[in-house]
Amino acid sequence: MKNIPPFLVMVWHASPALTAATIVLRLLRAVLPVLSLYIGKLIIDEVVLLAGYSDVPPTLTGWAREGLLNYLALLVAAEFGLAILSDLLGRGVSLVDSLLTEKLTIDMSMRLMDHAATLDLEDFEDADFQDKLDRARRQSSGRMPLMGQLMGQIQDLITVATFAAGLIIYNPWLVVLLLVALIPAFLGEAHFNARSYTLDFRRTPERRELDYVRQVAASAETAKEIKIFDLHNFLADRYLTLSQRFYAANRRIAQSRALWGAVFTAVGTIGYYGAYAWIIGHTLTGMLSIGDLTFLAGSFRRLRSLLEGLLQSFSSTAAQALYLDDLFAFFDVTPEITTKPEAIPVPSPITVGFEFQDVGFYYPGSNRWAVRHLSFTLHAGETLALVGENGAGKTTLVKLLARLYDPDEGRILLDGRDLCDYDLTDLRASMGVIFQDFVRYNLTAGDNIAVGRIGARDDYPRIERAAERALADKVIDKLPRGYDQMIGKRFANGVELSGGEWQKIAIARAYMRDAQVLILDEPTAALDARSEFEVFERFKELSEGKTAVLISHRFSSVRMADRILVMANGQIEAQGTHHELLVQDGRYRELYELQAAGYR
Ligand SMILES: Nc1ncnc2c1ncn2[C@@H]1O[C@H](COP(=O)(O)OP(=O)(O)OP(=O)(O)O)[C@@H](O)[C@H]1O
Repeated sequence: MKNIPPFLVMVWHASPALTAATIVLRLLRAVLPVLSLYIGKLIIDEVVLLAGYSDVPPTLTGWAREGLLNYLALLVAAEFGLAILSDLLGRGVSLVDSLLTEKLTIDMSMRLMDHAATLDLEDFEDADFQDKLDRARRQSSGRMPLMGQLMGQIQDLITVATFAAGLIIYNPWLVVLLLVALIPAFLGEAHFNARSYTLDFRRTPERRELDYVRQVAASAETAKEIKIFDLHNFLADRYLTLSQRFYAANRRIAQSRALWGAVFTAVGTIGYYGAYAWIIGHTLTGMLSIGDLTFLAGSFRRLRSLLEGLLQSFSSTAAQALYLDDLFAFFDVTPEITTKPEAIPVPSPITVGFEFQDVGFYYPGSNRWAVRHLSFTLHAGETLALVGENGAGKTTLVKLLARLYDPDEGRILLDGRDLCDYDLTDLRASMGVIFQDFVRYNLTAGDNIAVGRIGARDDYPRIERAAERALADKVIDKLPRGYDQMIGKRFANGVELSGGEWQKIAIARAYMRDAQVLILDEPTAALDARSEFEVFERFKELSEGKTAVLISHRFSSVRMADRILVMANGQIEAQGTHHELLVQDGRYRELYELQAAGYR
């Protein structure tokens, strides 16, 4: 329950005006039921009184003429007015609530995205964090009924108070009887909600797996392989096994909830009919009027259903509040890679370059150093190539350079200052990195390039220039709508590109970015030999004066670099120009010869 106040603050933050409106409307609505029931009692008493009169005119017109119906007419008009008002208020509440819920969903999703953007890459790669993120994401869209529920509870509590006040006036024990009958049901509900939550919480990793299997089994990206490898049955079986375990556990809880629910409801019903018997008895002995009978019986019925509803919604609120823990736990995750308060801007131009001083890094949860004892300088203005076998640590080095991770050992200097001393946003802005697993955005071709410098999204000449430099202009020329063509298959009218065509678009992002430091981490693997050669030749030309790093397994491209670092097992094994390395007769030469032999 400790999460309810911060949640209400979130609701208020989403829209103060709508929150205030829903509270006022609900307050008004809360007092209507008792008023309406009490007027009903007055009407019955008045009718009974009038029906008992003797010596009255034979027609209703006569009654009216003598003014006998004035009070009754007033009461009926009041009842009618209340009915209309209640309906109007109800509709107002629904309208305001639905708008507020929407606002809240938007607000929470925005916060979620904003917060996620501040977090470290390391966080996203951590399975626990992914579970947390998954649960938080569910909260931001799935917990919205909580808002209406909480407001509804406040309204119902006021209504209950008004009815209870009415009952107490007649006999305080009636209220006590009612509460005693309902409390076991409440405790039961709370217990089962806690059990469901614990189960859900423990099952998050499995549920993620379940969602993953379902997605893999039926998505555009995987359809090809599923067919070729005939994986459907394998995936379906896996889904079934996992979901059956869920089903069995949920069934157990649902069954005991149903059983205990029936027992507690029976207890409640006994309490209710006990009170009803008391009311009927007192009416028969003349201590209560017929109007009182209807008022009390009505109050009792309403109170019972209100309290039952309230208790249930309390326990479901408590359960939802438990789930809110996940949302707040997500917001509590703080990034480690941040900008220091006294951070300085990145020098422009960079004059010395980057210096790795005995840098070591291991991925969280891994017991192996991904890179270690890395010491080298990336000089300003030079083009450096990284080569090495799979898993040698090339991408890790680049990620450290872009401060996607901080080293666990040693340090990286930029123009003599630790990378951590620089403003993070500025540092990232001065770099353009295209990774091998670059994102294929389901956006237009133009936007797919513009993401390299999204602030210049409307600068068409810049986008076109970038496309041309990356050889992506020819790809775009073939698209029916050119730069405005939606690419990717997710949305209607989307056109899918080949792997190499996508890569050309991705490389164009690097030119779009036009940063001081350009890094291509093997986004060229799918390019045909000629294209890759041309891409790198241009890259070399266009990165003249810039600091550039390129990773490739093709030696024809690598040899263009000013200097080559050969990496093996997370360390630098050798460095030099293409010719120097060939002479050294080491791994570089071995790999080079292997590749060259393949072409002979
Ligand atoms: N996100 C990660 N979490 C844990 N370990 C990782 C992660 N990324 C890479 N590694 C490990 O770190 C080591 C270095 O990986 P890295 O991606 O830097 O290699 P690479 O030289 O770029 O390889 P490739 O040529 O295949 O792209 C590998 O052993 C890999 O298993």
